[in-house]
Parts: sequence; C-alpha cells; structure tokens
Amino acid sequence: MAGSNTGTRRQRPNILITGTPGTGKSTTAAALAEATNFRHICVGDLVKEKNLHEGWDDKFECHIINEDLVIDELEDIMQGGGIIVDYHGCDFFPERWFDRVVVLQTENSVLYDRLTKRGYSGTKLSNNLECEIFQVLLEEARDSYKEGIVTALQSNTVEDISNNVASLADWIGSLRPC
Ligand SMILES: Nc1ncnc2c1ncn2[C@@H]1O[C@H](COP(=O)(O)OP(=O)(O)O)[C@@H](O)[C@H]1O
Repeated sequence: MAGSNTGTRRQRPNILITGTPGTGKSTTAAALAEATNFRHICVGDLVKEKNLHEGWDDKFECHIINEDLVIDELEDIMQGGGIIVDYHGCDFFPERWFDRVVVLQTENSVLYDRLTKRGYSGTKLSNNLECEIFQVLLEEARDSYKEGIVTALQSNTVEDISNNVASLADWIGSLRPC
C-alpha cells in the first residue's frame, strides 16, 4: 500500500521531483502525470498564481517563497495521494507527504545550454551550475528524507525522460492493490 514509508493511509503515493532548475523536473513530472493520471503540481507556478511569496529577490531573480503558505495551500491536497510535486528545493516540505523523492541530475555542459537558452546569465547562471556541480539538491534530499525513498536519476537526453517516466510509472503500478 502506498504510504508504507510514512505510516500514512494514502491509497496512492505522492512523489516529489526535485533538482537544479533546468534538469527537467517539469517536463518529467508532466509526462509522469499523463502516464499515470496523477496530478502534477509545479510549486513555482503555484507560488506565482496564488501569491504565496514575499516579493521578488533582485539578487537571485526569483520570488521569495513563503514556505508556510505553500504548506498550508497543499496540506489537504497531499492527503489524498496521487500528487507529483515539482520544485527546486525539498527541505521545507513535511517529510510525511512523500513516498518517493526523485532528484534529477544533468551533466554540466548540457545544463549550461538549457539555462542559457532560458535566458539565465551572470550570477544566476553560475549559481545554478554550481548547485548542480556540488549536488546540493541530492544532499538536501538525503538530509530531509529516509534514504530508501530518495533516488537520483540522470536527465540528459529525451531518452532519459522516457526511461525515468517508465520506471516511476512501473513503481506506482507495483504499489496498486491487486
Ligand atoms: N532529459 C532531457 N533531455 C532533453 N531536454 C530536456 C531534458 N530535460 C529537460 N529538457 C529541456 O530543458 C528545458 C528545461 O526543462 P524543465 O522541465 O522546464 O526543467 P525544470 O523544471 O527542472 O526547470 C526544457 O526546454 C526541456 O524540454
């Protein structure tokens, strides 16, 4: 049964897809949601849509997320299971929300191309590349969740996306009651 890691009674698992910006979280989460009929929640979009922030950070060129508001917004939704959350951070979510935490990783030259295409430059570009080089999100995930539920997956090619989605969909299928 889903939720066995957390002691919850969810019929379907919740999955967190995290990683440095540009590693393919949204693309992977959307494809997995389509394959499984799960609901994809992109926390970055949610923060903008529902104003769950405290303004704009000029230095890092992003919204200053209000973590408490995000948790309040999602708490009830997460109880039902079947949610795929994507966000470039993972240490502030309640541990009990997730049955599986996936950290996407991308080779630096590939990530550089993706981020420059997205218009990142200067400090924002170098901060994100460093974040990937030093595996900041993998360490954050390992510090925040039980070892057995954290998986690092490569996300360099379109084939990687298909393989990652297929293996996560298989895992979800394997949890379904007979
Ligand atoms: N594994 C991959 N192979 C090829 N292109 C990818 C891959 N992952 C992401 N991309 C491309 O990189 C860009 C950023 O992907 P996105 O899913 O928005 O990343 P994130 O949500 O982690 O910021 C998109 O143009 C997407 O199509």
